[in-house]
Amino acid sequence: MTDPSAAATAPQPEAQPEPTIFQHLGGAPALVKLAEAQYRRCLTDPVLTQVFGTEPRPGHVEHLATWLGEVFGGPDDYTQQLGGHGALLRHHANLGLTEPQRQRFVEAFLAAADEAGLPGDERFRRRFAEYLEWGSQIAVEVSQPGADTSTDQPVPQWGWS
Ligand code: HEM
Repeated sequence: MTDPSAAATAPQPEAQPEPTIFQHLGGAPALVKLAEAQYRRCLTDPVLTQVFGTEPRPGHVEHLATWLGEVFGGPDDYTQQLGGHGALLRHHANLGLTEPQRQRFVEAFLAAADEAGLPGDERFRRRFAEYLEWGSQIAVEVSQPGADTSTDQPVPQWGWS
């Protein structure tokens, strides 16, 4: 006869930590593909070229991918090498971004995620879209002339909840 208490005392497999969003979406190579696909749209879309122009800026793709990596739980390279949260805010200073530009930016990012082959699961896509909404609204706020771009906050961390 089996001992009914055995199940409770049997060794359980170690619970694996849940992968971060960074790991789930494919890590740094996937983010570089995403940033490339997004930036190409910024340099060709008629609404986005109003702010991005049509000439690529060296480093933009790598810096965008590095930022996203840190936000989604990857290495803290934006903080260590690229100036952290304050630097990101200052990149948007005085751009005077508008709501139509913000919306187009988000749409372009979502299309870029498809092009880059990011995972299609609902939970990931929802969290990704929520981050873009949140982050792009901050970009618009800090881009207004005279807005305060200083911060003592670390790079935000965007998890599953
Ligand atoms: C989640 C929201 C956003 C993120 C994560 C983000 C990220 C970045 C990063 C990392 C840079 C610096 C690139 C570099 O170092 O060269 C940057 C610059 C810039 N961003 Fe954003 N951004 C966001 C929202 C927006 C929005 C909504 C717009 C306009 C519609 C915008 C327009 C620009 C422009 C014009 C620059 C400077 C030009 C350039 O570097 O090529 N950004 N952004």
